[in-house]
Amino acid sequence: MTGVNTYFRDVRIGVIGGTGLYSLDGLDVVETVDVETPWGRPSGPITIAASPRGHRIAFLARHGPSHHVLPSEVNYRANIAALKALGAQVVLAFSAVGSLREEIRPGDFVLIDQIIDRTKGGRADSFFTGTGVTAHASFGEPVSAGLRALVARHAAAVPAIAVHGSGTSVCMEGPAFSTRAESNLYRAWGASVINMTNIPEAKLAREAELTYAVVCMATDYDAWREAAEPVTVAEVMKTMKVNAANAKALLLAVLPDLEQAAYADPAAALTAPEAGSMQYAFQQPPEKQSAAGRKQLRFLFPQYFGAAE
Ligand SMILES: CSC[C@H]1O[C@H](OP(=O)(O)O)[C@H](O)[C@@H]1O
Ligand SMILES: Nc1ncnc2[nH]cnc12
Repeated sequence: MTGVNTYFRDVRIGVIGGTGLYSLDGLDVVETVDVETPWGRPSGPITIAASPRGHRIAFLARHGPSHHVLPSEVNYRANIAALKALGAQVVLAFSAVGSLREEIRPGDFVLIDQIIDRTKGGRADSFFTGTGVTAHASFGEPVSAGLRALVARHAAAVPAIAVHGSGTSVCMEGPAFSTRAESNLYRAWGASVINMTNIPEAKLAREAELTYAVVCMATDYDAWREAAEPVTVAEVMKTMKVNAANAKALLLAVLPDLEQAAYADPAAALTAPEAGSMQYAFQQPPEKQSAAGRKQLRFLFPQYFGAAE
């Protein structure tokens, strides 16, 4: 399928669940949608739920509903394109992370504001690759400060955890976890947490002009602590049982404000920095861009690639 988006539902808020977070609770599911994008299919069907205030929220499990997709093999482009196709303007993602700091305890949440890319170059990380259309998104601030602040305002809704308002994540390739030497290197770089999915998800969200933030949920102390065993999947999943319940509670607390920002006032400050942010990112004049590429990109950006042919 190229070009035309037939999936639009005006669902302005998207939620991406990571390891241990495969569904939303407390909201009525109204529809499940299988989306096909010009970049392929997302990790699974997207569930659309209605909030008690009547607004719609889209939910997608990053690794699929039964966690069958490895972090390196997630079709991040399809995931982001599918949420945008449904109408998403804001995406709040969740990710299980290892802690690189004593003070970030397993069970704590971190609203990261920076990312270090340690993926190995094999992940499709741009919607423009292969389209014959050149564009460069601004990525110095990789997540939305407004969305982080909005989530932070509701931290008290989950008294069992500490919510750290900022931090730097390392996104490693995986799937094996880090060696102790790597873990210590990332600590020396000043990083706070480590995971395997922030890149390219955050990059693609920025290209798609989505207001994006990711709640990093600490599950373990990675491999740097000499006195402890390095992280295992069993440890991650054990902590995620509690983290998932806290994540759902946090989301329910955040939603009224988020819905206000996304639905009641479309020109709100929350989405303003990202909305339209790609308009000056293109190098070629439209007539020099590939017609096939323009058609493909129309699915995501009808406003930039809609009219020329
Ligand atoms: C199963 S532990 C490693 C796995 O957990 C995290 O997933 P996500 O970010 O989707 O919550 C981490 O990034 C790895 O993919
Ligand atoms: N220690 C770790 N390293 C990478 N990804 C993770 N996800 C959860 N814990 C992790």
